[in-house]
Amino acid sequence: MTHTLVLLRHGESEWNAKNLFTGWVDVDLTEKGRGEAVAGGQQLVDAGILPDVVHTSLQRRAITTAHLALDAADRHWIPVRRSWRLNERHYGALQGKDKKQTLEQYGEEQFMTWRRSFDVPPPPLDDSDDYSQAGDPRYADLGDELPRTECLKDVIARMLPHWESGVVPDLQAGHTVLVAAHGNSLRAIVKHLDGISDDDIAGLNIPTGMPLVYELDDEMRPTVTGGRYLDPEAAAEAAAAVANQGR
Ligand SMILES: O=C(O)[C@H](O)COP(=O)(O)O
Repeated sequence: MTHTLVLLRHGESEWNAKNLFTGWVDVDLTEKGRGEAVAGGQQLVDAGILPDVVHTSLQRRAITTAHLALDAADRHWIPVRRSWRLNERHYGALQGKDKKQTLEQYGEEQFMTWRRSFDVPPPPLDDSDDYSQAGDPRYADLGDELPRTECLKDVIARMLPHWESGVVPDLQAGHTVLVAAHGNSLRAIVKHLDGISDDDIAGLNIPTGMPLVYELDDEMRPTVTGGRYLDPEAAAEAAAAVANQGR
């Protein structure tokens, strides 16, 4: 028996459109992003993949994307499980900064180290910064776990407890699971599933609003490495655009 997992990055956000590092800042979708979410839901219908349960982050762009996609698929009624562990990577002091200006100011190597290295986080964000989440009530229970910056290694470490105790039990119960999340929290899941090396994960980019479907065996191993995008050509083009952000 295989288990179906659908990974969906939120549609284009207001800060994707402005090319700003976003991380935990809770920006909304653009109209284009809303359209991508609906189209993603339609792709699921066309492929006959109907989620039974949805997992999202605590961030508006993922929550709204999940709602719009599921509404388009007439699945707006399925159970929802939310966790901060699916949030975007906390981008530290880069939150709110322009990606192009950051590249110009710090150079290619530093920019790519901050953006795609496995274990080097950007400098931490001060709690007094306008883009800090230190006083945000939705994270009030996190205490010392509230990040001030994260690298992908950190994201994997905080994502895995939700994967193990939230997503895997739903898959094992026979549910088709939709995870609506973010570029880097989904890169963390894909790295975990596909066993991608710490170096090679730098080259993996996830496009907005495109369902990525994995069939998993009983050990939660993918039957096809990398899963499959329902629209592979559009996904490859959009992933290349993500890779080139800042240029
Ligand atoms: O938080 C962000 O800025 C984006 O959602 C992901 O950005 P990245 O592709 O630069 O890591």
